[in-house]
Amino acid sequence: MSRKKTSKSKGGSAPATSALAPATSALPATLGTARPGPEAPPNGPPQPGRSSLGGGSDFYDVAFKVMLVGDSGVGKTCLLVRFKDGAFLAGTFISTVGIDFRNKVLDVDGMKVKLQIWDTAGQERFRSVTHAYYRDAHALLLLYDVTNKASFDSIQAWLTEIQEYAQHDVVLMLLGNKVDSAQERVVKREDGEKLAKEYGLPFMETSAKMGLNVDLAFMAIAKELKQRCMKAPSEPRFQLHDYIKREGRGASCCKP
Ligand SMILES: Nc1nc2c(ncn2[C@@H]2O[C@H](COP(=O)(O)OP(=O)(O)OP(=O)(O)O)[C@@H](O)[C@H]2O)c(=O)[nH]1
Ligand SMILES: [Mg+2]
Repeated sequence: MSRKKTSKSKGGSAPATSALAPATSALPATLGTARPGPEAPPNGPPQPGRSSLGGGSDFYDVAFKVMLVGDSGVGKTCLLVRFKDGAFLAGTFISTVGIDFRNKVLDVDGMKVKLQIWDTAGQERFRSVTHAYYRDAHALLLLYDVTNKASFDSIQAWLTEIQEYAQHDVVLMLLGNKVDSAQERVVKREDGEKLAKEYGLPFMETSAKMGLNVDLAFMAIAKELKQRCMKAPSEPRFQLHDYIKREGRGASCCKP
């Protein structure tokens, strides 16, 4: 995980070094090897199967790219570490430098779906690095911090950037993170719901610290992407909004 130690503030002077090969090496959705591949998934035709993306040895049927975006400090890296390792990065805030990615394979209704999750740096100065990765993303998780009004106010600007750089059919989900910090909350749930409704986005509040709704967010994305690229005609359409409304848990579950 390429991360530069910075002080609590958003400062930090590391050069924009991307820890990984440039975006051109990012692959469109990739099919696994063991089972007949589906028709072309969103954002480009499937590539001949490979045992894994990014060098891992996991077996998968289909793979997608998911990107985490949002202001610096909202919890993108922590959300990813919670999802990948089931742990919370407590202690000093270490801002992401450039971009990084982790892989995880999910079992979605018997299908192995690999998510290659790109963790972007929220700091303004890395924005040009982030821009290069949008076009390969099949899904974006757009985060704000419920204890930081500015991060919520930035969402409109993020949506404009997504409109400009990401695929038109990218799956987009809005997440209000750090909902465990009830005392410091300054953005009401209703505010998040209202904004999400305005843009027709699925919305949840999460806590990377407590693990609230984190797995659910990634599973919902995986189900949506899988069904877009391999839904059998007879299969009922997966309803992403309904799914997270039904399965999502409220902040009250965060009470220690
Ligand atoms: N209470 C609480 N703190 C959190 C949560 N998620 C992240 N944090 C804290 O918020 C700070 C920033 O988290 P990161 O995940 O590094 O933020 P980021 O969005 O990756 O920031 P950049 O890499 O600079 O874009 C860290 O000190 C984390 O410990 C959460 O769910 N609850
Ligand atoms: Mg980070």
